[in-house]
Amino acid sequence: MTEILVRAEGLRKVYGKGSVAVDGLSFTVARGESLAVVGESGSGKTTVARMLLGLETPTAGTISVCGRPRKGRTTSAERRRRAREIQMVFQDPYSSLDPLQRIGDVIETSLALHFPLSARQRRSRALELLDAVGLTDRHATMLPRQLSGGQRQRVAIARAIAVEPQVLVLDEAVAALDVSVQAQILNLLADIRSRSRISYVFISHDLAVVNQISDTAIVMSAGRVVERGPTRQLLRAPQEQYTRALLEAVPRPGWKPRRRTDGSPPSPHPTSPRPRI
Ligand SMILES: Nc1ncnc2c1ncn2[C@@H]1O[C@H](COP(=O)(O)OP(=O)(O)OP(=O)(O)O)[C@@H](O)[C@H]1O
Repeated sequence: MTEILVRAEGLRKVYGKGSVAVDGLSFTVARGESLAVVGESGSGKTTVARMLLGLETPTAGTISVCGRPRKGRTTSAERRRRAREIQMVFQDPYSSLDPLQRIGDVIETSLALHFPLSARQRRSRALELLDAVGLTDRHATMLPRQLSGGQRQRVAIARAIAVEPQVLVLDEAVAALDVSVQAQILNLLADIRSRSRISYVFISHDLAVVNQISDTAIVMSAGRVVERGPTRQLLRAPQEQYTRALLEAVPRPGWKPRRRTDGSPPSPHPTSPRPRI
C-alpha cells in the first residue's frame, strides 16, 4: 500500500491585505516519490515550500507530514522531531551557510542536534556524509567561501540528509549552477533517493531539470494548479495552454521532449543541441 508522507489539502496563503500567493492547493507525496512543483516566477512555489517547512502559516487548509498535522505552537522537542521528518535545501547555499564555520563543523552541528553521538562518532559520520556527496576530508576543513557553488550545494544536501529526513524539499536547488554541475547534483539526488527511499518535493521553473528528477509534477500559475500528472506525460503532451507556454519558453536550441535515461551529463559544447528531455 502506498504510504503518504505529505498531504496538503486546500492550502491557501494570503500575504498582507489580500495578496493571494497560493489558492486551494492540494497534493500528496508518497514515500520515495519525487514530486515537482513547476511554474513561472511568482506562481507561489516558494510559498508552498515555506508552508511545508512551517516557515509560513497557511491562511487556510491543512498540511500533514508523516501522518501528523502541522499546526499550532511547537516545543523545541517537537521542532526537532519535525526537522527529522522534513528538511529543505535552498537555491543559494552560500546564504544558508555560516561563512565562519568549517564544512565539517556544519555537518557536525546538524548531527549534534539530532543524534546522541560522541565527538569522535560525529566526526566520522560527518566525513561519511561528505563522502556520500562526493566531498573529501580536505573539504571538511574548508570554509564555505573556499568551495565552488556546486560544492556548497553538496554541503547543503549533506547537511540536510545528515538528519535522515523522510522528505526533502528542494527550492530551485540547482538553478544557480551551470549545466554540468546541475547534472552531477541531480545524479547525486537520484542516488540518494534510490538508497534511502526519501521523498522529494522539487521546486523549479526549469522543465528539463524537473523531467530528470521527478515522477509526478504539478504546474502552478498564480497560486493555483493548472495541470498535474506523471512528469513524462505532462511534458510530452501538456493539456493546458499555460504548460505548453512554459515548455515553449525554454530558451534552448535543439529542445526535444525526450527524457535522458542514461544519467550522462549534458553536452558541454554550447554549439551542439542540448540533449534534454
Ligand atoms: N513575504 C511576502 N510578503 C508579501 N508577498 C509575498 C511574500 N512572499 C511572496 N509574496 C508574493 O506571493 C506570490 C508568490 O511568491 P512565491 O515566492 O511563492 O513565488 P515563486 O513561484 O516561488 O516565485 P520565484 O520563482 O520568483 O521565487 C508573489 O506574488 C509574491 O510577490
